[in-house]
Amino acid sequence: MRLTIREDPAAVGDYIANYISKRCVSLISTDRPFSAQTNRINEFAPTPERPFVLGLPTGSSPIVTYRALIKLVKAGKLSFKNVVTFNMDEYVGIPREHPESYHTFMFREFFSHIDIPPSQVNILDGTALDLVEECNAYEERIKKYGGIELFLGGIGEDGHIAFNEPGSSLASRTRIKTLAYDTILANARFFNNDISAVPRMALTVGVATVLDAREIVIIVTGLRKALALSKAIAGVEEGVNHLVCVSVVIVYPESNPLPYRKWTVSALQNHPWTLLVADEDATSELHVKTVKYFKSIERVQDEVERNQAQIKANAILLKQTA
Ligand SMILES: N[C@@H]1[C@@H](O)[C@H](O)[C@@H](COP(=O)(O)O)O[C@@H]1O
Repeated sequence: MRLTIREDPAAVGDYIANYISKRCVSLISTDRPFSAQTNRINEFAPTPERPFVLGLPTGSSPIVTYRALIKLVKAGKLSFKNVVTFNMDEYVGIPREHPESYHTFMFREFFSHIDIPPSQVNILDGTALDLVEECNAYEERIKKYGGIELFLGGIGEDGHIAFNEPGSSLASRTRIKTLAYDTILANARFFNNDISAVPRMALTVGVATVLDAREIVIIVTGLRKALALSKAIAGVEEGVNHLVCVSVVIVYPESNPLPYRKWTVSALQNHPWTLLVADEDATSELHVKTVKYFKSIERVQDEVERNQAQIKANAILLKQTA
């Protein structure tokens, strides 16, 4: 698991947009950069028959990333024509047209501003007559495309990914989920702070659906995500704390059950290629030595890439003068 730290949410958004863009652009480029990581990316050549499959989140955290991606598309540096997207989740019971449905959110914040054909956008339908069938069909559709190449995600304050609340099965697949009361409280801000207006159920990809992606990139910004981030990378100190068997004390509704929580996000430690991109505020609960460790890794990685670029430039020069 890697952690990249940037100054603020805008810098996090720019970093992730460039990261994804590098992937998509390099996929259609004939140039093959030298670094192992970019080579891996380059080998994927998206076509209408073999599109790049991208998982996407909602929430306030990804908005800056979406804006940065839109800028790249408008500048002609990125195209979504050969990209197929799968959204993480959707509320149950509110129509697509509802201003706070994730369907509306995605078109308002992202899809309407880029060149993706709407037929390549997949979002769960929380009003489907048969919700179980809707979830099963979603999993099948993902499989049909050969799985998700890169899953971009956010996390909740309680460490949930998509709507996989604390205690969700690590083997879970797309399914109907009852929301934790904390999530209902957190999301009330999108419903004029009217807690009663927040849906109680959602359809969500499972933890295993996310872990199946070839690569996972998670946005973690703001002080309110600091505890969740510390639990996400607690493997450095504690291991996957999702598996710790403690009894969850539910003190309904407002008291704080934090010490008893299980942290779904820590399941990402089991994935071979996860990148967390956090802003400085979100690192507030980390040990100083942990922050220093991840920053040093990034410095070394930059150095390696600079050296590789130099080797490549030298090789080209040599070829030209030969
Ligand atoms: N289902 C979504 C999650 O996918 C998202 O990660 C979370 C965080 O939202 P925000 O980024 O607004 O903090 O909100 C919702 O609960």
